[in-house]
Amino acid sequence: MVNITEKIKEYGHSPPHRLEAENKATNYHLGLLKGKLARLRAQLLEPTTAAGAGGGAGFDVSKSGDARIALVGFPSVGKSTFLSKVTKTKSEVAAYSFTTLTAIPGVLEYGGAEIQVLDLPGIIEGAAEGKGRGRQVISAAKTSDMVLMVLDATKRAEQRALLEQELEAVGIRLNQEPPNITLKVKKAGGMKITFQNPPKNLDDKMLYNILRDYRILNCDILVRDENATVDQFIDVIMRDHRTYIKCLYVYNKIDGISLEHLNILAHEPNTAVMSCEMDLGVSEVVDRCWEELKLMRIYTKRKGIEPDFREALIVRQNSTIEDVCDCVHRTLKESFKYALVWGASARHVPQRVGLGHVVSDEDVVSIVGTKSGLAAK
Ligand SMILES: Nc1nc2c(ncn2[C@@H]2O[C@H](COP(=O)(O)OP(=O)(O)OP(=O)(O)O)[C@@H](O)[C@H]2O)c(=O)[nH]1
Ligand SMILES: [K+]
Ligand SMILES: [Mg+2]
Repeated sequence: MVNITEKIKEYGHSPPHRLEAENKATNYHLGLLKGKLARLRAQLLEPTTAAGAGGGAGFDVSKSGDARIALVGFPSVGKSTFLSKVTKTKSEVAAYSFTTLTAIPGVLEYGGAEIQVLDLPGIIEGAAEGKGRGRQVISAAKTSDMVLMVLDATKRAEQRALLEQELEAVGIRLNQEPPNITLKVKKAGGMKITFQNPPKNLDDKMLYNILRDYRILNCDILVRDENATVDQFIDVIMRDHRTYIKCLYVYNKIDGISLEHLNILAHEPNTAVMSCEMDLGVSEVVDRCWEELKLMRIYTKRKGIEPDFREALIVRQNSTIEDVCDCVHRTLKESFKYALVWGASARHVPQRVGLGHVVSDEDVVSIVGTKSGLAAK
């Protein structure tokens, strides 16, 4: 499997001396091939057809808190050491591989939020195809809001790309936005392909043939992004099997490397460095997690009373007053009249807003309802 993938990647980078027409033909065939490959791979990963590889089910840990972070990495990179450091949970640490055999949840308290951190067994090459507990680990990663990819600073550089490949292979897209392409499948009417701007990497014929291969014959497609690639197009077709997750890469064990090497690692994109053993950089990693999760603290206030800044409601980025209401109580918005907002999202203070108003971190919100005396708790 990996070999085919590598071959395909090779084909993708045509040598510069190729004629443009020849290049175009290669890319065209490559597009079709990629489409087929993605389809076959998804079939292979179906739990029902997987050959006894532990199915696709994750570990049985229920989600709790305001967000979930999954610790993913090769064995013995220090995942359990990290969990034991940043939460009150003690997960077994040892020098041998596969010390951790199941998912161990811990709670990280930060900025008034409770973040569930999931320590997971180490994965190995071939995890995507079911080696070790790979499938279960990857399923757990898919359910999280963020992956903390723990890497060993003393080990070879390929580890990062190898892990990425394992996650890519099962449809996880790290630090990517869903493609700006709309696909609407219909019952009849044929295929209508619209490019909002002249595409640089796609053409009608290519999309038509890929869709035909998926037996999608009636659909509307709108490609908004001129730079959209065939891989992104396939991701849109396979959207039920794709998960877009944030990832922070963390190199642990920096106590064992030179300053030159440390400098190189620290400058990789979306990367932090630490030594759990020497307690170096650990709190910075936690800060970075908080930033990446983009959670917001909202303080509620009753009429005539100062807000309690020790008790925050935790909501996700781009949350509205409606989300804040839901966070207080499920039925609060039924009696909602308006809200008063103090803080960064308010144009003037306090601003009177409706349910659709988007809040900012550390806003103070007072909810006014139809029933007399109703205000946010
Ligand atoms: N030198 C050094 N060793 C560390 C550091 N952090 C962890 N270790 C050691 O690395 C070994 C593996 O740590 P674990 O926390 O068990 O690693 P893991 O990733 O949970 O391993 P598995 O559960 O087996 O996948 C232990 O011997 C730790 O003491 C560090 O910052 N520096
Ligand atoms: K270990
Ligand atoms: Mg462990």
